[in-house]
Amino acid sequence: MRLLLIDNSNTRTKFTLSSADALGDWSAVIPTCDISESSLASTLASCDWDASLISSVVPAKAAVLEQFLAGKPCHSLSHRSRLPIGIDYPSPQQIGADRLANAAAAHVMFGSPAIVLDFGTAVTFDVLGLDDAQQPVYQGGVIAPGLASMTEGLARRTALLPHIELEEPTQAIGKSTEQAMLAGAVFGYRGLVREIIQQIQAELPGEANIIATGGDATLITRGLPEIHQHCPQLTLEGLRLIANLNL
Ligand SMILES: Nc1ncnc2c1ncn2[C@@H]1O[C@H](COP(=O)(O)OP(=O)(O)O)[C@@H](O)[C@H]1O
Ligand SMILES: CC(C)(COP(=O)(O)O)[C@@H](O)C(=O)NCCC(=O)O
Ligand SMILES: [K+]
Repeated sequence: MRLLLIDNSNTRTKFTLSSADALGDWSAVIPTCDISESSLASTLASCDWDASLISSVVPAKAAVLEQFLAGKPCHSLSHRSRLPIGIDYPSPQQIGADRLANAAAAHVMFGSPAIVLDFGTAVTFDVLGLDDAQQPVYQGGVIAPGLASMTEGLARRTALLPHIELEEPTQAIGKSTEQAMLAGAVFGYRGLVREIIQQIQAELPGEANIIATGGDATLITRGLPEIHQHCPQLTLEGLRLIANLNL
């Protein structure tokens, strides 16, 4: 079966064609704010698929995607989908679909217990534990501002602080406004991540696999040896695994 997998998150919407066994070579990205019937038609003009799976955390864009894909079987990922993991969470309908996809992929690809970090518009930390029968269970996690959300928010709320390009700082003691902001963003962010991992580990029995994904993962994980795996395609791999259970 030819699958079209879509990760509709707040900054970027990622598309890939996939078989049941492996992600394909074709992929595309549309800035989520630009998702429309016409941008979908032009991006997908050369694609053919038998069924699609959407993971969306942007309801207005999910509606555009579902309408565009309605001509063929299309599954929208939610807590009601069949998953390779259990869920131990009071209101599972609250959990972002991308978080479920990440957790599913982390368990199948790396094993539980696991902590999944997705460095996107927000940074999410999603925790997979094991139940009494040693089965994987989604436990919940942490949501914090994404790196760009933090720095853009700072630029927007101040008169004299500019938008900065995110890259590795050359030093902690900045010798300019930009250097000072970059050190604050990148070193500060690694500290945020390190502290949250430690707090989660204190509550999570056993040694957890710590896996990172998301647009800012390369920059942030460079200074975090605590993170065991960097898997840029984690969310899409999770969508492939979940498509096999629901389409
Ligand atoms: N090619 C790129 N286009 C846009 N953002 C990028 C790109 N490469 C890295 N980034 C960084 O990744 C962030 C978006 O990460 P992503 O995981 O796509 O977010 P989301 O999943 O929330 O849409 C941006 O805020 C930016 O800091
Ligand atoms: C936390 C998120 C914004 C992360 O999405 P992203 O940064 O990838 O766009 C998204 O998973 C979401 O909207 N979740 C719903 C609320 C929740 O998970 O509790
Ligand atoms: K994401």
